[in-house]
Amino acid sequence: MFPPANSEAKPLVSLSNVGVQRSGRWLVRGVDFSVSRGEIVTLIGPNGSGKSTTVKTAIGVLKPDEGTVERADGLKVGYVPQKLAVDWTLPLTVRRLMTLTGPLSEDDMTAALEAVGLSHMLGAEVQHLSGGEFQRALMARAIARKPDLLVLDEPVQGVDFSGEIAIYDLIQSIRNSTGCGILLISHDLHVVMAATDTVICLNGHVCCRGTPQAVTQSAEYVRLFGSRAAQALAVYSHHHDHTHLPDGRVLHFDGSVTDNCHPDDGHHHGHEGHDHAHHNHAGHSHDHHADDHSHDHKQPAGERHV
Ligand SMILES: Nc1ncnc2c1ncn2[C@@H]1O[C@H](COP(=O)(O)OP(=O)(O)OP(=O)(O)O)[C@@H](O)[C@H]1O
Repeated sequence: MFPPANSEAKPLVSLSNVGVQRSGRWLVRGVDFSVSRGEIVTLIGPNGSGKSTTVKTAIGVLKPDEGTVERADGLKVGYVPQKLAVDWTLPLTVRRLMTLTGPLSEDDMTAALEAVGLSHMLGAEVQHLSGGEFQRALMARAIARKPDLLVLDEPVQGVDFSGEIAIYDLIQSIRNSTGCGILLISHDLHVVMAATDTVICLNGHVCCRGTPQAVTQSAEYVRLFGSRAAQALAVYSHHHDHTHLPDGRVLHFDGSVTDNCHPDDGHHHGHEGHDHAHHNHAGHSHDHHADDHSHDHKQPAGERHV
């Protein structure tokens, strides 16, 4: 088994004060984080908060308009995008999907499909795959070229709860067996993969970051979802001091409204270094909507709120 994330090693990718601007609007700004070999970093945030933009900037698909992105020399990236531009009217087999963007040896293709449990489906039509099988096929495609960094944009979309657990198990086993770094975007604002080392919550900037709180100790959660779910999923509890209004402006805790949301705009009160108590709320319901980003939950110690 690959050792846990090594914070001493040079990161595979490192973002420093990154901002991306389009049509005079900052899509993201002031984004700082890194992913090291063997580390799992999960980005969460409401729709339109800049998760895909951040990931694309991290892997070099987009160039930052501000700040820097450093990637390790010769970094090999395996990327599973949120959407795949495929003409679904044309027949496409799993074999063809695997080689769409470049040649692949038979051995590497077989090994990748075996790793995701799809080796028996080489000749299957992609259109006929279930949501979970399709995500696995995309993952096989990404791991076949043995990446140093695996980037997954919402890998559990269109997958049911037990499929979600199975995919998180798979991601963890890929990390354990290959030692690659993993950067993933979660569609859920609170429940993340338990093996995540760092959760980064984005909302145009890094709102907060921390470790997910393991839910394995919660008898209530285990009763509701089973012990396998508790091993695969964890709750990330957090609190924000501002609300993103539907028109894109930001309502701050002091009642002021600004066009943008940036850590240095003078409206954010820092919580850095506060000793917040852990608060297990597995199984609770949350009122965390895309346009209302506030909670009254306490958060794990060490999270940074800006
Ligand atoms: N090329 C572009 N030009 C202008 N605006 C853009 C462009 N690309 C993305 N955006 C906008 O930037 C914001 C962030 O988009 P992004 O796709 O990064 O968000 P996201 O957090 O991944 O969203 P989702 O959860 O819905 O996938 C959105 O408001 C989007 O409309």
